Amino acid sequence: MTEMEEEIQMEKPHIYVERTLAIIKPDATEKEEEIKDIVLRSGFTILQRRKVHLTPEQASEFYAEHYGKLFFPSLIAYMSSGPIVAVALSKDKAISHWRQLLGPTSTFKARDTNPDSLRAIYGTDDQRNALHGSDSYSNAEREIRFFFPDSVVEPVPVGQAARDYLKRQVNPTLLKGLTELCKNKPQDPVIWLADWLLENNPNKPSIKDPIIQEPIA
Ligand SMILES: Nc1ncnc2c1ncn2[C@@H]1O[C@H](COP(=O)(O)OP(=O)(O)OP(=O)(O)O)[C@@H](O)[C@H]1O
Repeated sequence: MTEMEEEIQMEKPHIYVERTLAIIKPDATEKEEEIKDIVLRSGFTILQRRKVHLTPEQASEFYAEHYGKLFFPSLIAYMSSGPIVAVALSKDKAISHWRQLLGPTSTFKARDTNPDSLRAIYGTDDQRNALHGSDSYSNAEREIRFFFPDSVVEPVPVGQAARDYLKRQVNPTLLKGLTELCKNKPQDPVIWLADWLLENNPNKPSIKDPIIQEPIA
């Protein structure tokens, strides 16, 4: 085997499929089939689809980050004005690819600068821009759960591994310590807890043959 062949053999497969949430907003739901064709032709897989009519409260919860902005009330009125279609999409780099396909937030700007983008084609104005796309990994996760609460969104492995580790190695002892802390209510709870943990550390090395002190003659 040549050196190069060896290198190719050793390379680990890197398959990472990202998920994102797309929404067909009330002004574009009648174009769902057309939009779906473009989505599939662009290499996305449709994992889940759901048609819902949000109440103003649900729309407010979904767009909570915009609470307080001037356009918030009209955004909520728009998003709860009729049924929407929520779709969980997957693809390599799905989040950025979908946002790219959407184009700028404003339909007018999209028509000027990205005339082939979905918002340029299906949007109506600055606000009624036909489609939504998650803007980050954490928002994608939150938004997919919002519409598909039963779906399992794979957690970041590090996060899960960390949670498993804490559950196994730390939580049982910490819980006991916190219970004792509440019973005792010491003046400096942090120092008290630190001392308690040191004293009750289950991994504390045990002394096999304790030294017996000879009484001083
Ligand atoms: N200046 C504005 N005037 C009116 N509506 C706006 C304005 N800015 C944003 N919106 C509305 O609020 C939505 C959320 O705004 P955001 O800034 O998150 O844009 P976006 O991330 O491109 O859109 P989305 O979150 O819907 O994918 C927009 O899609 C649009 O409908």
